[in-house]
Amino acid sequence: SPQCNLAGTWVNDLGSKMVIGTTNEDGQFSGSYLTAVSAATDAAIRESPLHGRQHHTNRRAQPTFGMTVIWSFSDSTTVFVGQCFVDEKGEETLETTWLLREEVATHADDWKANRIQLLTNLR
Ligand SMILES: O=C(CCCC[C@@H]1SC[C@@H]2NC(=O)N[C@@H]21)NCCc1cc([N+](=O)[O-])ccc1O
Repeated sequence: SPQCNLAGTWVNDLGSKMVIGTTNEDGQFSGSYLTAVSAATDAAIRESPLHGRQHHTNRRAQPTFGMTVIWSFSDSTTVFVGQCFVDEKGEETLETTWLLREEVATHADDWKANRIQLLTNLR
């Protein structure tokens, strides 16, 4: 069965673009994320670094993974957890759930620090 490899370029329905390099023998990968959208009203959107880890495709055909994006233009961080799917034509799709936390001024403001989005398709 064709292995589902995270390396390459991915786009999602928001128009964001993610570029991932080769995965090493531990399943670690890195790349960059150019989001098409942001809730940080004042900042100009810039490419942001990402680092993640997947189950290795030499053991799993459709591996799960996790990855972190440290936004370069906003005091916030997004973590994605997802799985890579391959259809009968070899088309690959990443289904992910993400959680975004923005830095807030005080602990009392912690209630508004999280944003969560269930399932978005990154391809
Ligand atoms: O926007 C970001 C970073 C980009 C997140 C893009 C997401 S990641 C999942 C989804 N998929 C995708 O492609 N793009 C989106 N941080 C805003 C934090 C923030 C919010 C407020 N506020 O809400 O008031 C104020 C000041 C702030 O710094």
